[in-house]
Amino acid sequence: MTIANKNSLAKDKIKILLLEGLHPSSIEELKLKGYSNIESLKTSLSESELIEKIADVHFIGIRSRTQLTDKVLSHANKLVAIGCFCIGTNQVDLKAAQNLGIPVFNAPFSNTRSVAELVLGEALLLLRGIPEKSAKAHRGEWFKSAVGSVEARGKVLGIIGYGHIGMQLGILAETLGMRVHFYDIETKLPLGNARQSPTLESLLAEADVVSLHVPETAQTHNMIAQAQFSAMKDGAIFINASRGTVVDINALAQALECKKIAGAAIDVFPVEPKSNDDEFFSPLRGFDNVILTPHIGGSTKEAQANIGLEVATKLTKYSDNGSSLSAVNFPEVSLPDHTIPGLTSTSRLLHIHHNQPGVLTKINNAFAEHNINIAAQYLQTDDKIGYVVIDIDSQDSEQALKELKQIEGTIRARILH
Ligand SMILES: NC(=O)c1ccc[n+]([C@@H]2O[C@H](COP(=O)([O-])OP(=O)(O)OC[C@H]3O[C@@H](n4cnc5c(N)ncnc54)[C@H](O)[C@@H]3O)[C@@H](O)[C@H]2O)c1
Ligand SMILES: O=C(O)CC[C@@H](O)C(=O)O
Repeated sequence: MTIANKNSLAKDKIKILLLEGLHPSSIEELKLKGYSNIESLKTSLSESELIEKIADVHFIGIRSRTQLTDKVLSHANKLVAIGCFCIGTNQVDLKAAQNLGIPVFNAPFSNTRSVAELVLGEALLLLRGIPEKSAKAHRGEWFKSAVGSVEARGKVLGIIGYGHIGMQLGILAETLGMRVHFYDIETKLPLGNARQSPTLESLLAEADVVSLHVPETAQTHNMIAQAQFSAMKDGAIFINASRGTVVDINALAQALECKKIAGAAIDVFPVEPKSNDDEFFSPLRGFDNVILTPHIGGSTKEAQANIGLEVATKLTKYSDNGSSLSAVNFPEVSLPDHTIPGLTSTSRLLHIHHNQPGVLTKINNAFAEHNINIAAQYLQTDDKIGYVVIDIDSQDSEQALKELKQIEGTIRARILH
């Protein structure tokens, strides 16, 4: 049993819901930090199941399948923070979470290498027509031929989205002698001998292998459709391990049908099955020259173990001392530990408010009026919200919390210890 200040929740009362079969490293880390009230499920949940469960939960951990929509979040009365145990955060309505004062954490590079390795392996296999030859052999056909089979050496790898994964992929591909070109909306420092293409069209026209590594945004929705497939080299290889919504999947099927594209590897789909028990439907089923994988680009033992530890650590840090460093939708504050067991007599209060003028002044005035001494104060804001962390004498914490909750513009206020 964890002892808590009478205004803060004991750790064993803090409910944590983990979905989508997170690696045991996440639970180990949470338990190590004193959190024992953990429910861990192998699958994601439907909207109605989520609405029912989330009402009671203080922290939730998900991967890419769980949709935390505005509607679901509006029922999350006790939710303190969200952990995305992956890179992508598009499955969460980040604005809705921000408006509710709920930070969202992810693991921005724990599975980067795993994705880059998979993509490179697929590029090599596709350049040699291996998926097709293997499929035929499984059916008893002997297809010994060098036609259309080429080395990777000297070929142009066109990377769309030169971020963490795109850069890793570029470095790996250069070790094989590939020439790396990339297209990104930002100007990026090219690693090795990579070269930035001025436009998407110019990249598509020169690449032997096109690989997508952009996030899901309004801008990237169907960014590769019929016109972009037409702009590619005849017989190009196409790989998507980013998000399914980035590619018009029917246009890809057509490009494969008419042999414009010689082969493809697709890991992500516009609609993905909710669990391993559900059937996978796709217009790409049945093409021997297409590698289809069930969104496992980042699913390696190493990546999942690292992600479990990384995101669980971010959640416990936010819960234990208020640090919001690397939150994707929330002002980032990195805080020193303020407790020395048995020695410190300060309490830490967290105040999340709409970013409007005068909030800090009002807090300081209210505390001054009640002779509440501030030992330390940290403030960070973004376009929508402000996040203030205040250390005060523990004896004043109850009064201070009461005052904070009354400040105009408050979204939520809580006390840590
Ligand atoms: N298949 C998997 O299992 C798997 C695993 C990890 C990540 N992902 C996906 O891969 C994506 C990329 O991951 P990352 O870590 O490299 O992200 P990142 O944020 O480091 O890089 C993304 C890059 O894309 C660029 N970009 C954004 N919009 C663009 C546009 N419209 N046109 C061109 N470039 C654009 C950005 O400027 C950035 O350089 C993630 O968002 C995630 O959705 C999939
Ligand atoms: O593990 C997952 O479900 C998602 C993996 C990947 O797409 C990511 O965004 O990191």
